[in-house]
Amino acid sequence: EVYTAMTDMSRLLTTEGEMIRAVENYILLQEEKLQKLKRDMTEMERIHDEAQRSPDSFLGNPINAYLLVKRLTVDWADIQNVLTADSMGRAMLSNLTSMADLLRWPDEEDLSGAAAALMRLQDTYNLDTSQLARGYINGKKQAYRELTAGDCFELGRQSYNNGDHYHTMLWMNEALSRHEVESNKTIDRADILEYLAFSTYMQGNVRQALKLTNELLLDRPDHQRAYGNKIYYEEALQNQMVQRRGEEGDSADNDAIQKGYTVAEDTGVTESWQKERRAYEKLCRGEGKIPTKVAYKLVCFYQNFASKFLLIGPVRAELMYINPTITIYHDVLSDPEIAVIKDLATPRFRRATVQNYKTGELETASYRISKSAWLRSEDSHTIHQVNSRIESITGLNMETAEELQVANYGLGGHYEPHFDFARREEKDAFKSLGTGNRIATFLFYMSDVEAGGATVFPHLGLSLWPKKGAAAFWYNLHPNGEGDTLTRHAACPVLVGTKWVSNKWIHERGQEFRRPCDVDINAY
Ligand SMILES: O=C(O)CCC(=O)C(=O)O
Ligand SMILES: [Fe+2]
Repeated sequence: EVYTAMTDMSRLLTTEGEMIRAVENYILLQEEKLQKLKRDMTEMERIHDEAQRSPDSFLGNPINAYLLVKRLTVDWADIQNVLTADSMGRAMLSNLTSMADLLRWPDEEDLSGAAAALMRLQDTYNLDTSQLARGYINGKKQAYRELTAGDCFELGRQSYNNGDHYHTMLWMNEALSRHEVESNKTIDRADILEYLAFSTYMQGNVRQALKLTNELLLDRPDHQRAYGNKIYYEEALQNQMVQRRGEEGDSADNDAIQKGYTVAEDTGVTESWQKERRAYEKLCRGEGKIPTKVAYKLVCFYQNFASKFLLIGPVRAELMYINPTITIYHDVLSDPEIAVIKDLATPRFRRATVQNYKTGELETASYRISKSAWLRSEDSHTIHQVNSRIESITGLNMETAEELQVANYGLGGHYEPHFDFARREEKDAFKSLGTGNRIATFLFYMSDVEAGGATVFPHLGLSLWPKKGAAAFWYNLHPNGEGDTLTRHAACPVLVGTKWVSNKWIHERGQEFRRPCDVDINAY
């Protein structure tokens, strides 16, 4: 009957008008959404193409590497949110998911690991936060772009989740100053302030935490959690005041409390650990110095093995330390040999699990091959040749040596100070091998490293800088079989580039006539 009355027909026009407006509005919103998606993809593609042009040098930069992980976690999660809104987007997502065994997606843990690696680099190499945020490392422009306030916030948030309030403060402060000058805001100021206030409180500065929270509340008066925190901080401050009045304690503590700081708690880190840590980091930065009485004796010489073993010609040897004797042999691996070794190792790549000797926790930052994939000499002519070469150079018996082990260090990859030999309390470590302890280490450098990545000996003040094709050699044991504690060493985090090494651990058994044992520790 609607067709009969003219008035009813005109109502239909109204309906149609509303419908058109609604759909047009929908189109507009969809267009906006798609345009934003398109802008993001264009930007991602630009970066992606640049990375593809030379992946190694691009990813060798720690900021670029971190941002890639962030794009595939945080940014991708945002994009997924947009996509799940309609069925076409959902279909596309499930297509991607079905390729799960072809594609590797980083997870929250990877992101947190990448952030932690960046923090480790920052600490070890004394990198300034705002320089780093601008893409500079050691005064050189390194990253493809600067970090946004949002990127800095994310780094701060990751540090916060790792319980690291010191770095949270550094990066939230950086986020704050970047936010101020940003025309397209990448993060809310209130979010930055909330994290900054709380980590400031955790670092002991209650007064400043309260000040920051008040600032937050000016921005967002309805922020419930911030309001709760404000009351909490005020009470904490009140308690400190009361405590101060009723206390005759030492003046340093009182001074700290007056300034609104709580007294830092004992972190349980031993003094000797800290001392080694400081020495290690200094050496990583190349600020170490070996004793002059050692330095003046160091020489470069050619060791001629040809007469003895008829296998190789003279090798350029560089004495790096005396007592313990540490030698660098130059050009002992050719580029093609290195390529073969890397290739043999690559398909069997594993996530690193290196034990932190202090906390007993497993570190995941460096990447090395699993034990089962050690390179066996019977499988490859190159590996066989490498073994003979080590034998010629060291004069040691390779029959009881372990198979060559390959390691590759990525973003911030490192190896904490350790001994290569098994200590007396862990003397069963190599028991199953039946070949005794690790008498010596032959360490090949299979890449140059653009920055960082030194092998350092904290108790000697010695840093060895990786040089492709060179190898370091030292005895881990004294002639009487005792471990030489001065050989304690570490691999510094890779700052820029990647680092490839391979290790040959030589064992005691079979060396009786090559390196006779001796009861006198100083026989060699
Ligand atoms: O990578 C390095 O520089 C040293 C590695 C090391 O010490 C080891 O693997 O035992
Ligand atoms: Fe080692």
